[in-house]
Amino acid sequence: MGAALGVQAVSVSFGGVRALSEVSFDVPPGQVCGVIGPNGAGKTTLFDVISGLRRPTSGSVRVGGRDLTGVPAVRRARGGLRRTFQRTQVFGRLTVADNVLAAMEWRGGGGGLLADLAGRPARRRLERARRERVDEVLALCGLTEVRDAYAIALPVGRRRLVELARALADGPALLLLDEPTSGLDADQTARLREVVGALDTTILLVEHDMGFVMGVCDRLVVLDLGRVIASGTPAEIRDDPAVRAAYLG
Ligand SMILES: Nc1ncnc2c1ncn2[C@@H]1O[C@H](COP(=O)(O)OP(=O)(O)OP(=O)(O)O)[C@@H](O)[C@H]1O
Repeated sequence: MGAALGVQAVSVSFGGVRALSEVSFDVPPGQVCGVIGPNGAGKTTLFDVISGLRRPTSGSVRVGGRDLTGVPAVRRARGGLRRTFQRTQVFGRLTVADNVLAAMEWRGGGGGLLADLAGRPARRRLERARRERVDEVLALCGLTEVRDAYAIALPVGRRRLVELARALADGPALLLLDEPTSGLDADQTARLREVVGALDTTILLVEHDMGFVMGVCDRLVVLDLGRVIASGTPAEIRDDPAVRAAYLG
């Protein structure tokens, strides 16, 4: 099986500024890959290109073998791409379980007109399958005990997990996590690290908390001034002289 994510020679220019220069890397299925680099390195720009918010000046992005380079952000979900944001996006007035269920229905997980045409028994089966998937995802994210709580009543760490559960609901090919630990305390960060580490979903994340990055990622890609200056396992990256130089200036 090929890479879950393939970034090939992606460049982005803003006028005279080259935010990304010929950035290439692959993420194999099931791996967690972190993108790190000093301020202004191009991390946000790279995320925007992969999620479709910005079109690269040149280069391509493939998810699950499919070229998504020209596909608008709203349609990338069909290519199996999900993203979470720095500010949590959950429905406060829904329960935790209904938040996850809504994520499936919103993405048209096989219900709607087709299920109506197929008749009510089929619809009930589908409903049951969905409920089972909700329970499975809640268990994966350590949310079973709060499944019936309103999302608004949860502390931010738990809400972050609800957002993660929503993104996982229909088995994404690739999940992008944008600064997943922002706003979390040490305990919440440790819990998120445990949950993310146990998933078998392919994940690309941008994160400033180096402890979290080093603990949860299988591989790291290091950007500096728009270029990949190193990639490898956390241990390799920690000992890389070019990375040390970039961070220490
Ligand atoms: N819309 C824009 N117009 C012009 N220049 C931009 C724009 N967006 C980003 N840049 C420039 O592109 C470069 C990369 O920025 P980017 O935000 O991707 O870096 P980053 O690694 O995410 O930084 P940070 O860690 O500070 O969030 C920077 O030099 C930045 O000033």
